[in-house]
Amino acid sequence: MTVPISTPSLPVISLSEHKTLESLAIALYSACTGEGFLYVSDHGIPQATIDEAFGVAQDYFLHARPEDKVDLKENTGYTAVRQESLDSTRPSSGDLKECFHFADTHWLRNHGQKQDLPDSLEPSRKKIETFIEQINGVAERLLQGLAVALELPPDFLSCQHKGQHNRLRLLHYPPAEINHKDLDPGNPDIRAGAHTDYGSITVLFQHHISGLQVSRAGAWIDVLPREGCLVINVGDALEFWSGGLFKSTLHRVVMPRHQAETASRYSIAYFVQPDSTSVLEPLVTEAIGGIAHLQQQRGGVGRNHCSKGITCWDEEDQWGDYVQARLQATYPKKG
Ligand SMILES: O=C(O)CCC(=O)C(=O)O
Ligand SMILES: [Fe+2]
Repeated sequence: MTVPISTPSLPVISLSEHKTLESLAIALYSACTGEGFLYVSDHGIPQATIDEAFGVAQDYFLHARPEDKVDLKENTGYTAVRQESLDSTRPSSGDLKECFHFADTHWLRNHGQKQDLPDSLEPSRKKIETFIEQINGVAERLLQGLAVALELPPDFLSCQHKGQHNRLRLLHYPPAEINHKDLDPGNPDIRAGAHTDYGSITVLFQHHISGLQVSRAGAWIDVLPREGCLVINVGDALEFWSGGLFKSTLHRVVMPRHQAETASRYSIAYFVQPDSTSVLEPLVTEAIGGIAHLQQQRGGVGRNHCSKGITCWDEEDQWGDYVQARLQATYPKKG
């Protein structure tokens, strides 16, 4: 069943309504301990900037020549259709999507670096930089609110997110028929396989076309594009830091179910990810509910992460190791 556009399937938090971090923290606490997915309205990113970014994506994916589709190092550059399988727990012919990844321009500038771009994207460098700057502003406020929600100093999380691993991902899901013929009938095709995100939070911009779903109590719930809203979701790092209190929830993008979904689908995700050396140890104090209690309830945080398609990792592991393991699991077709 599709939830009508007027009924949000997730909590909606208006950033301008929450004048203090404490008030924002209360709202975020409720959303992140519940679904781990929420809409954010009144975020302050101008619609014109968002439209420009979608314009860049559409232009690139429509006109890119082979030399514009360069797969660069450190998870930047181009990923081809079927190259990535986000659901690493089952055999797959690869997701029916293509992507282009930008590193965080702010971090690069601070380190005297510049991302090499294919010729077709070079003229859009400034637009993308402006967009990333705007998203970083929203992310910073959310990380502060989340830190306060975990009874940590407000800048505790933002200090560990200097942008080294932040990535802006332009996504294009090519057109497909409602009665799409799977490449391998044993493994039905999917636009994006069920997965959790690896980092702390993801800021997602959906264009007009639906298909994103979030797992809720064994069912899949549509997360429809909502005018003026971003979608925010918790990733594995934040789930881990919060001792399992905040949920990094499975989500996926399904194949077209009706005529409107058969067109190209565009979305833009910004992955806010910890710096390489951030140690992923649970930080939640007893006051918030007690990690020991949560670990008991959920069979241990470590075991929880094993179910996400990676081998067990220690509580002392650094973020850099974790993200490498996840990328290796989801890019089987990378040379
Ligand atoms: O395209 C979307 O709506 C979601 C994409 C996503 O979940 C991802 O790239 O991690
Ligand atoms: Fe995702």
